[in-house]
Amino acid sequence: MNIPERNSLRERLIEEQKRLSGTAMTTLFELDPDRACAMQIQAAGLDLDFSKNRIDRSAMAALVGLARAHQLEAHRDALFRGEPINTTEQRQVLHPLLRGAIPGQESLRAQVETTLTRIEQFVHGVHSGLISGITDKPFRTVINIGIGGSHLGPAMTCRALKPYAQRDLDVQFVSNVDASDISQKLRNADPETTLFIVASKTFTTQETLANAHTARNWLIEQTGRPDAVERHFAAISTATDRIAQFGIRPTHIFPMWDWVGGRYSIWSSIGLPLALAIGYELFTDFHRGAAEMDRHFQKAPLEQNMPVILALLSYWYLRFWGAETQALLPYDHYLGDFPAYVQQLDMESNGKSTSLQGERLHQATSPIIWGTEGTNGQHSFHQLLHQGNLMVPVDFILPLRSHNPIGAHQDLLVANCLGQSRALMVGKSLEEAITELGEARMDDTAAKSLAPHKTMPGNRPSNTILMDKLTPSTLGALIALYEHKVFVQSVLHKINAFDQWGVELGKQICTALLPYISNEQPCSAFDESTNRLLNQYRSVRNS
Ligand SMILES: O=P(O)(O)OC[C@H]1O[C@](O)(CO)[C@@H](O)[C@@H]1O
Repeated sequence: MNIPERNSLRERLIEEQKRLSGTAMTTLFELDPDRACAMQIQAAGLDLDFSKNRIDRSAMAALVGLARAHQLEAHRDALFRGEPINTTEQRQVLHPLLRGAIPGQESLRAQVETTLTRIEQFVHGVHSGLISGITDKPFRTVINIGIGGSHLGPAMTCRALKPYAQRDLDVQFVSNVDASDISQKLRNADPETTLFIVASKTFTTQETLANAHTARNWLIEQTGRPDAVERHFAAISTATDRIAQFGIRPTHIFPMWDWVGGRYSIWSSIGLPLALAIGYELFTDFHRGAAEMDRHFQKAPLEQNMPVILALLSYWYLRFWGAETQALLPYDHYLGDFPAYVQQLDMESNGKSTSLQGERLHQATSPIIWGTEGTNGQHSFHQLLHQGNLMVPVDFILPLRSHNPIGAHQDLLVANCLGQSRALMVGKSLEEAITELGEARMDDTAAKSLAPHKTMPGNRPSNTILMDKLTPSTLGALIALYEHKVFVQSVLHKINAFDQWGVELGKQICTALLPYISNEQPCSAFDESTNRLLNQYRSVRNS
């Protein structure tokens, strides 16, 4: 631990921030004509432009120095050596092993290989109709039942890779315990041709079990055959014994391991819906893209390391500029669920307040991640990005080739994306607004009074991540990029990115509340507010 060095780099970064807060980004481009060239990185089919940031070479060097003072390389190497870096749960963190990026670990690797082979056989079986329902009709619908990491990864990737999907297999998702979610899916499902996948690392998650039992009851009721469960259900979990009790046949049970965190589990059996959607061969391409990003993260110098640079910038804005939120704006309809996916990845990993050493931390350790697909956001919250007094750093993600090259749509999409990042950077001055209004023939007084409303401060930072096309491989690389970015941030904040104790208290209180809901007597066990709200529900429920 090099605490004095870290403290002096922090002080230097405070000074760098002060200096840069008075410098326009456009000036930074003038001062450093090479900037656009210098501030770009290519890796694993992705191209990052980070030149539109409130940073210059000197501040970036200090940030990289800070990463070194935090022994980032040693932490990264410990991850790739498979050390038990999830210290609060005494677990290894081996999701890169699932894509072949961790050497050794022979026995775990053998288990992974066996499981992947079983996934491959299952996928081919379903596609060929050899694995079918009780009336021997091939499956046409797959409904994945899971939540959190057992939902967001499969759902996001299936949407992202829709252009590669098998036409005759519709993969759907149920996650919410709200019955409106599952009932809508069941309403349109054909019991003879529907396969349910129950995905739960623990197989104890309340929402998933409630939905799984509802689906099971529906299937038995519709077919009149309790034995239908055996053929119409598959499951994924670390708790294979609990799955067996549910009535699922062993060939339909896929293991996962406690060394894969839920939000890092798309590479494991949790990816089965994706493998069914796009086929096993493309599923391996998806792994290959991620493995390429793993190699880049391991080998590239920190200054040219894509996940490291993204993490340093995110840290820079959170810690030194007070930017508590960061937006993720994919300019691709198929990537519409990517912000929600990264929300869990970043916020469940790094939303912490205790350091690895057990000290109480007082500063924010994860930005709030939000966003939606471009161009929809432009007609909604981009107003705040451009004129609000909050600075929101943005990551734009832009595949250059469309899967649907129709007319001028892609030209428009690309122009919109690049137009937004430039507008955020250059803004519009009062003089420019007045001139513009004058040119639009507005009289001088009216122009002067309207112009302040039309100015934009500019200097709003953004990264742009390009890729040739959204493919299984580039999607894999993109996900691995953000996984490693989150890991680097956790090293800088000195926290464990791989536990999530914060979600437990709400679950415990929910369990404690449940018996009072069906009680005869009004509830007085909790605080006055909770008692009153719960009793309101009791009176509606029992009326
Ligand atoms: O896969 P499981 O065990 O059902 O858990 C689902 C999700 O619940 C969480 O544990 C949070 O409650 C996530 O970390 C996880 O992805």
